[in-house]
Amino acid sequence: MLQVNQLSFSYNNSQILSDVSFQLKAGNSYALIGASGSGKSTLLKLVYGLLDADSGSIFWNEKQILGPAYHLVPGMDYMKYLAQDFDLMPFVSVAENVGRFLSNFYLKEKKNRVDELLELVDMTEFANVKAKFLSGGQMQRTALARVLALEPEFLLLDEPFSHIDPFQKRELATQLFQYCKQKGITILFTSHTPEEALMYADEILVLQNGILIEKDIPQNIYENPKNEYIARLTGDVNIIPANYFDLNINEVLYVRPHELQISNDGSEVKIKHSYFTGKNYLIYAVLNDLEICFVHKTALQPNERVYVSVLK
Ligand SMILES: Nc1ncnc2c1ncn2[C@@H]1O[C@H](COP(=O)(O)OP(=O)(O)OP(=O)(O)O)[C@@H](O)[C@H]1O
Repeated sequence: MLQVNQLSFSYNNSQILSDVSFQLKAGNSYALIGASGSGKSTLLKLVYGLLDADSGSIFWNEKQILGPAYHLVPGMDYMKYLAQDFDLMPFVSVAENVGRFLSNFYLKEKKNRVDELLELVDMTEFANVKAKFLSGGQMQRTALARVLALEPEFLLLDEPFSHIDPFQKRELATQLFQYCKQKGITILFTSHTPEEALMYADEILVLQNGILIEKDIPQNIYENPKNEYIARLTGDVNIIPANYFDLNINEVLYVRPHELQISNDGSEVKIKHSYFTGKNYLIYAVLNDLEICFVHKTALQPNERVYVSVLK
């Protein structure tokens, strides 16, 4: 279990993280989301012991994680960190990069382990290619295999799929998270892609200006976001005063595009544009003074007037 207690950190005199506390259960995956600059990478670096906290403490089970003021070489065997810059050795092969932390004493076991990991990240055919000749996505795959090599208990991954194209990301991410679940490896990963956080995390943690404002399961965060910041971070959303739908409550509704439907007893909207998304159309329309968007199976004509209501 990871236990973070009242952690605060500043660069020079600028406060980056304030009083952050949370627990992560062993064997689960956690997504850390937040706007750019909200402190996600800084939090990962603190948890890995790359920075010294101003105050607070971090424990992995009974072991306290301390910053560079307390040790010369950061990092522990039970924990691995994948930074955004991959940290590969450019002049050695993919296979050697992956096996970098494995002992040369048992060469056969080492080779088997490297082969297994290369297959997991779909890099077998590049085993003998020098890292400097790889594309960004291939480097990221290699770096992912490398942090798994010693089978850590806990993985910290900073935007682990940022260089992988969407077409291949689904397969790689599914393989990686399944593998870690089977092996009981705990993951804390950052992401700017709502689907990644929603699909692969057991729980999502939300940082805003260095403050942890939410930690909950993806379904709750997506369906009942506590505020506009969380609603927008987790996907497209319409923020509509409830009285626009004749609801007699003084609050705003967070309505996802697929939660609005055309119906005769709804509120009148004027169509602006229809965008084909493949599966259906995303329709932009004006409701009173607000631009909203909703999903519909056919295109609608500009200036057409229809009635929409909220599904939930
Ligand atoms: N070495 C540094 N020295 C001074 N300030 C820094 C340093 N590294 C990061 N910062 C600042 O700390 C704040 C948090 O940065 P951090 O990289 O943790 O954010 P992030 O949420 O990971 O952002 P992104 O999503 O863009 O990667 C930012 O304002 C950033 O400019």
